[in-house]
Amino acid sequence: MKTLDIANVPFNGGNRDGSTEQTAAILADPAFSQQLAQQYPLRLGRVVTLQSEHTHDNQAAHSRLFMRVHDTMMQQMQALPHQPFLLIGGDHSIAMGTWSGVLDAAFDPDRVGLLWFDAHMDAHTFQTTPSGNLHGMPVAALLGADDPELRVFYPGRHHLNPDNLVLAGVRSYETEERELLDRMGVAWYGVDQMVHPDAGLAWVRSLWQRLRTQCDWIGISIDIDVIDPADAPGVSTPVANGLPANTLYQLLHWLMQQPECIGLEIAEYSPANDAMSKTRQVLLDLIGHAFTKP
Ligand SMILES: NC(=[NH2+])NCCC[C@H](N)C(=O)O
Repeated sequence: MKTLDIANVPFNGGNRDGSTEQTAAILADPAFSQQLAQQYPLRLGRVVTLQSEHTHDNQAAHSRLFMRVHDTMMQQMQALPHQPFLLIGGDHSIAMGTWSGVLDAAFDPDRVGLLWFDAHMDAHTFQTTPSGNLHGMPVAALLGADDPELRVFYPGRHHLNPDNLVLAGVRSYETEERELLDRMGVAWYGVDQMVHPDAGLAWVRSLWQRLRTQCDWIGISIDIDVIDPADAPGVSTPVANGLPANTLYQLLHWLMQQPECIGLEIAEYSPANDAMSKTRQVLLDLIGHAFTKP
């Protein structure tokens, strides 16, 4: 039985409609860790909760929280670079803190990679966002998009090398986001490539093969809305025709065993939108598949 420590950032300030802040209560519920231990050879260890004093529209407080996430991740990577971490959101804007912390801890930030599972591109700036929601912007922030307003939220010194970023499961985006990614040369895939009957693990294997030649560290970020809403309804911005949950479990299990894989971020679980605790079980199964060996 393995013990797993978790960092939890129950932040909902990047999205006015979500309920991601409720994740803290779920992780603190003894029933959650009991179920995990019953279903997997895994028990919850320490849960470190990083919280903002404001949940809505407080720029200074949001920036301070992202800085704390950044510092926590930087320390984690410096202290335990060989032990894959688990960070649970929160809406996806927290990724600005998570991955900037990893970048700033790296010997060569230019050789840090990120595999981003998401229904959306999350590549807006304040000039292009249709909603004003920060959870639609972390990819642009990580890439260092030219937007002074967004830069205020970004706690890192380094940015992601666009060649080392891959988006997967994308099926909802605005033109400006696509233009930004295409201009920077970021690779992105829809669901079809990933679930093609011949693909299986072949798709992810060849992707990893390419990334590992140019990266020393590769992280995984999962927005739960990459999964089909039939399997995981508990998200704030569901999009039809997503990845079957089982496919993601299989991919994740393989990915987390790769020596370059440094950790996993899971974002956008919104308990208030869940149905029959389906998405709570998905969260549990994602953790189980990621951190246990067959
Ligand atoms: N992390 C997410 N769920 N992002 C959804 C973003 C939706 C939309 N593109 C927006 O910017 O408002």
